[in-house]
Amino acid sequence: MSKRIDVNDLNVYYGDFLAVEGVNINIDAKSVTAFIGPSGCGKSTFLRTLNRMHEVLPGARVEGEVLLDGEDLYGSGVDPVTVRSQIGMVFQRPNPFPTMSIRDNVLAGVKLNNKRISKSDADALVEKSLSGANLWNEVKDRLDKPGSGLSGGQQQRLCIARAIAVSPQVILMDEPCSALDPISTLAIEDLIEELKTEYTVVIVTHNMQQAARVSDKTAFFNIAGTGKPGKLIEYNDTTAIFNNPAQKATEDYVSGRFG
Ligand SMILES: Nc1ncnc2c1ncn2[C@@H]1O[C@H](COP(=O)(O)OP(=O)(O)OP(=O)(O)O)[C@@H](O)[C@H]1O
Repeated sequence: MSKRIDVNDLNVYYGDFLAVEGVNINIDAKSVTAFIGPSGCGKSTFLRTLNRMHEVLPGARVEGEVLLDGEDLYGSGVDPVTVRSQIGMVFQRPNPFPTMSIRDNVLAGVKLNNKRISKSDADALVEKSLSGANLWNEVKDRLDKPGSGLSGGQQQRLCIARAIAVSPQVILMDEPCSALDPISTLAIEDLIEELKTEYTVVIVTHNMQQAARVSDKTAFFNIAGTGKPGKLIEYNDTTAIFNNPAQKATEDYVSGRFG
């Protein structure tokens, strides 16, 4: 099941430094939303607050609300580990567990959540997750080989399989193609298109063609200068952001005049 995200008045701090200020955004279920903007404007920082991943850094904290279908992820008594199982994340560099087999990589998140699972259920889940990540046909004959033996693009799809194996509601992707060649990038983009039929997908990308190709909505973030907080400047349908932006800064950025 896929859920929506509503963010209200979110500020993100690293210690005393206000990195992102005053974000309000409503992200639809079963859609792809792209975050774009120049380096340092806080895209990754903001993305990580959507599943409380920033909390692994000491001193990183938020003010404001992030609601998953109306439930505040920062409410008292909410366990960040549970949040991260509902809202998965795929990183810039593919990070499969290198010595673990392909099969065990897919099951790693499920085991982390202390779920007991029979061999036949595990086999079915491995096939379903790898198929969902468009990787099954390439690896089905070598499931017991280490994940590190795959190509970069295959490793990234393995990470996506690992993320979807825990049945998340949302998948966050932080520049998932930046370490990949163009063919592998297209494979991931095709996969994102398929994933949105079941999940809410949010992707940070520096590649504007990619944002235009894969996303339904685009959020443009910007920063007024070094040491200033990043802000959400404009959020709209992707076609509007690229063809008819309301803000001059958005237009300058998407037309390549800065950033
Ligand atoms: N761990 C950290 N500790 C302190 N400040 C940080 C940390 N991570 C990021 N920042 C700062 O927060 C601001 C936003 O950084 P962030 O990485 O989120 O931007 P970004 O838009 O994702 O950039 P890029 O496109 O280059 O990846 C920057 O000023 C950055 O220096």
